[in-house]
Amino acid sequence: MPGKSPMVPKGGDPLKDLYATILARKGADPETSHTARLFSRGTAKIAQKVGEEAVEAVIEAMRGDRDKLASESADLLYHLLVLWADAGLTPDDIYAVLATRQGISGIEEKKNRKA
Ligand SMILES: N=c1c2ncn([C@@H]3O[C@H](COP(=O)(O)OP(=O)(O)OP(=O)(O)O)[C@@H](O)[C@H]3O)c2ncn1[C@@H]1O[C@H](COP(=O)(O)O)[C@@H](O)[C@H]1O
Repeated sequence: MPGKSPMVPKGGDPLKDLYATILARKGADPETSHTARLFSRGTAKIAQKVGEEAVEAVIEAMRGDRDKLASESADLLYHLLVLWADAGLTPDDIYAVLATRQGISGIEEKKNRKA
């Protein structure tokens, strides 16, 4: 695509593929990359976008519009990945947290958080 940096090759995990593309945009031209523009605007702006996209997803869920919920969910995941990259977190860091919770009821896990 004219003006676009190439996508990072696919590795089988869509979130990791997108994350790799996002990382590759660090230091890219904010005029041609939305991700580079977000990084240049800083953590507060990235966090704000995550909040906005989450609210938009919730609105579409409450409206019962599945197509728009899917679209807003993709926006939310993209912006969340940018937030992770900005914070130095990787998808593997989050997957590791999820793995520690596997097989544990959410109710049990919440009790342990308070302990
Ligand atoms: N998945 C996405 C993705 N989802 C949403 N968006 C962009 O997020 C923006 C959301 O628009 P908004 O008006 O809400 O936000 P904004 O432009 O920051 O405006 P303000 O909040 O400041 O008003 C749009 O420009 C969307 O295109 C995305 N931009 C990029 N990606 C992925 O990231 C890759 C790299 O993109 P670039 O960094 O642009 O090359 C792309 O190939 C995609 O795979």
